[in-house]
Amino acid sequence: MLTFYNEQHAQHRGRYEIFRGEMVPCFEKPERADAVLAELGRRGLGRIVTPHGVPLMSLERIHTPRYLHFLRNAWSEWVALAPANAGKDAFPAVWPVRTLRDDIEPDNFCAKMGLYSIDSGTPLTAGTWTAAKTGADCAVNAAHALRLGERAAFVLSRPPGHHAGADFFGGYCFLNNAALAAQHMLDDGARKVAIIDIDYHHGNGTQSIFYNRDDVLFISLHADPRNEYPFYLGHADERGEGAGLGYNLNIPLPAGTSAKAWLAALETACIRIGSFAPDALVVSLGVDTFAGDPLSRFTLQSADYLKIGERLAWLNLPTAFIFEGGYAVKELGVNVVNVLEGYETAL
Ligand SMILES: NCCCCCC(=O)NO
Ligand SMILES: [Zn+2]
Repeated sequence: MLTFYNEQHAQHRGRYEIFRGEMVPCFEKPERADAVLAELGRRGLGRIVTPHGVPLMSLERIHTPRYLHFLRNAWSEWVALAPANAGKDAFPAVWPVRTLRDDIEPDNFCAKMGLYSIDSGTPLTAGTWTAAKTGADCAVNAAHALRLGERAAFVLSRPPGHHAGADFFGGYCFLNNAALAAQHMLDDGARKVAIIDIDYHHGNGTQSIFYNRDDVLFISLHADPRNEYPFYLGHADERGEGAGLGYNLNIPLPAGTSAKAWLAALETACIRIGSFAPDALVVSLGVDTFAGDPLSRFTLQSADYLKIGERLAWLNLPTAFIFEGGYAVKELGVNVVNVLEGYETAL
């Protein structure tokens, strides 16, 4: 399996995040990708390549030009406010919720961040744009490799992407790598693409991007949003709208979900993917479903990730795996590479 990786991911290193009302060290940190890279090396799963840079136009297939302009300039705007800001991470302060307007961009930078974000837990840093952009490079290059005949590719990128929408960041995500990969495959001639999001958290960004479309089937297995992030999307009654009605499937699961129950939900998802008959599959590969994950409350064990990879292989589709969540750093490499190895050895 071909892996796309760029060491520039380490440019995104938040100092702290606001978690349950407290400032805590960031869970989403460079050591996560380092751990997966090390395990890939130990397991010898295939070549690890650095992608070519893709033009901004590729990102504009998913993200709005106004949002990309904001992201690219955010750090310099933040530092221009006060030299001391260079030593702090930037966080949004005000959001345009109900009764407020979102058609006029405020001059105040922290208010403006609120226009382009959904939470206060995602620090924006000096290297965030660089890291996110090189992650998007990995995703688009991987999609292209599948179109050139690769059976499977792994995008080892951070920050993750599935909470990022067309014009907002949050949940540690800035650019939606899974959506970028799927859109590139469609632009490159695929007729239909399925995205399955197996991260513990609902992929609200990915859902919102394709919600009105029938060329992308989005399926997510995740913790019930009534008590887990992102809280405000991910319910079972969200089935798509307009042309997209019937092409969105959410499978919310309760705290404490066992591997057996989780794998049964995966089976439901795979059957739906089979009936959609896509030309390719994108997997938002989060492994925060692990029993030892500090943010989550499912109970999968490391060996279960081999079964996930195996089941996805049986779909017999060109597949791009996109690294998303997973914060138990000690076991992270094994859990991620178990999915990839399970996939590789299945057929
Ligand atoms: N700041 C609260 C948790 C954000 C979700 C992170 C994640 O793993 N999403 O998949
Ligand atoms: Zn997650």
